[in-house]
Amino acid sequence: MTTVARTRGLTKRYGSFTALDSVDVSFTEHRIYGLLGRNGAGKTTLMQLLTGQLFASEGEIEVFGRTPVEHSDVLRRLCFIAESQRYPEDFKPSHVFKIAPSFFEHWDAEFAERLIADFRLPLNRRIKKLSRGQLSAVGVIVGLASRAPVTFFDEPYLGLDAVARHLFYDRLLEDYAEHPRTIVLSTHLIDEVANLLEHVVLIDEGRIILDQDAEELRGSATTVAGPSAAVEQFVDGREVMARDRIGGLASATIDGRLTAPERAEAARLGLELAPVSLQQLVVHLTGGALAAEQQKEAAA
Ligand SMILES: Nc1ncnc2c1ncn2[C@@H]1O[C@H](COP(=O)(O)OP(=O)(O)OP(=O)(O)O)[C@@H](O)[C@H]1O
Repeated sequence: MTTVARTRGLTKRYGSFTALDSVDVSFTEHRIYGLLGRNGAGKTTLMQLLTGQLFASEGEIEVFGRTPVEHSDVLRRLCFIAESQRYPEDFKPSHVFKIAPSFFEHWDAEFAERLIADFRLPLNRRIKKLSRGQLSAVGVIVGLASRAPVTFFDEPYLGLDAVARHLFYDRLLEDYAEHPRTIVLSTHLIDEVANLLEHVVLIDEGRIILDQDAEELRGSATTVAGPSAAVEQFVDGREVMARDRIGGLASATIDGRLTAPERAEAARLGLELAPVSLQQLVVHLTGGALAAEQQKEAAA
């Protein structure tokens, strides 16, 4: 698989604060990546560095084999949709879609029109008068219709309602199937996008703590659910990553795959087994003391 972007020892400091700490990561063509992590983890910083909007303090960045800040031809193959995109005063969505083809060589105007209708976006209203969700829709449409070989969506759907968010996921998948490209999606709505992701990169306090194929990750832990006493009996002596309890029912997530005899034992105890959710994994890996505390409370 061809690597389209990669970093080596990438570090970004703001004064004495290190926002990204010696990050080695690569993105290959034709994959959908989830860039996950808690608030302030460094996701936006990484995307800004990869798209030439920031200078690194240390380390290397290569996008299509070159340094993005110095090569405008590289930047023309990238699209970065920021959480709160700013537009010139008095701009209307119609202006954005008119100038978009000059930024993106693969811009598909027909696709953009279909999306504008799907999202019911008022084209001739000033952007500053748009609702929060409509403003996000402008970014989502630009990101999809740009068909940029590498597209970064940084929390693109602030304010988008559930219907609009699912429209985004559906259109993204449909279009990606016909026009494969590299998509990097940063989000906190992990469960919503979990099925979309092919690869997960998890950042915590400026460091990459997980960089793994999403399918492998789904099989890496199991959630056991059923009557509390049976769940506790089954997980006794194992490492429990997450626990939940409602009344007499409980669920617990345990590390690793289960063997056939273990599955049979779970069935005998009347327990249900399900693959771990990506959100549970992320909470476990980045939750630190808080998550551990919550686990203890749930087990008590
Ligand atoms: N210009 C700046 N000056 C000082 N600190 C900064 C600056 N920009 C970002 N930071 C800090 O760098 C860290 C990483 O920020 P970043 O925006 O990359 O996080 P994020 O993972 O995108 O978070 P969120 O999920 O909340 O959007 C944060 O602690 C942030 O406060």
